[in-house]
Amino acid sequence: MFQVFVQAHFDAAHFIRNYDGNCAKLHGHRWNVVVCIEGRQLDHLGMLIDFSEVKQSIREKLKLLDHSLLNDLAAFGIEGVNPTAENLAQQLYTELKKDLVLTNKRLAWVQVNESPDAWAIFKED
Ligand SMILES: Nc1nc2c(c(=O)[nH]1)N=C([C@H](O)[C@H](O)COP(=O)(O)OP(=O)(O)OP(=O)(O)O)CN2
Ligand SMILES: [Zn+2]
Repeated sequence: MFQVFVQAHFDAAHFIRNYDGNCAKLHGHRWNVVVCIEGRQLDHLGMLIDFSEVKQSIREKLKLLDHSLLNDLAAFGIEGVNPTAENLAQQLYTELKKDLVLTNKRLAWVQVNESPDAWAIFKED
């Protein structure tokens, strides 16, 4: 089994609605995103998936988030769906899965770090 990892980052502000503490106030993070793709079969070049294909897809998705107020985005405008690391990881997983050509491989998980010390991972059951 092979696993390929690609990471990228974006800067964005957010606040956590109904949070009892400082995170309810507007603040920003340099968010780091790691994507893991796994599979058993390499192509004729010896690649599971070309890093550049994954990078391009992540960059396209993160461009929509970069320097934004995440709470303003449609995905997080709904009451009860806060722009947490968990919800961002799930949202990016869903978007990347639509985009990537995943023949003979699967999107294993997406990790979103709020800081080097704290992160969430979304993967399917
Ligand atoms: N499970 C989650 N918990 C928290 C999230 C989250 O997305 N998922 N988010 C926050 C806040 O956004 C906050 O900005 C981060 O909090 P924290 O890691 O505590 O960061 P601090 O810099 O405030 O804490 P230090 O003590 O200075 O490390 C909260 N929780
Ligand atoms: Zn925060």
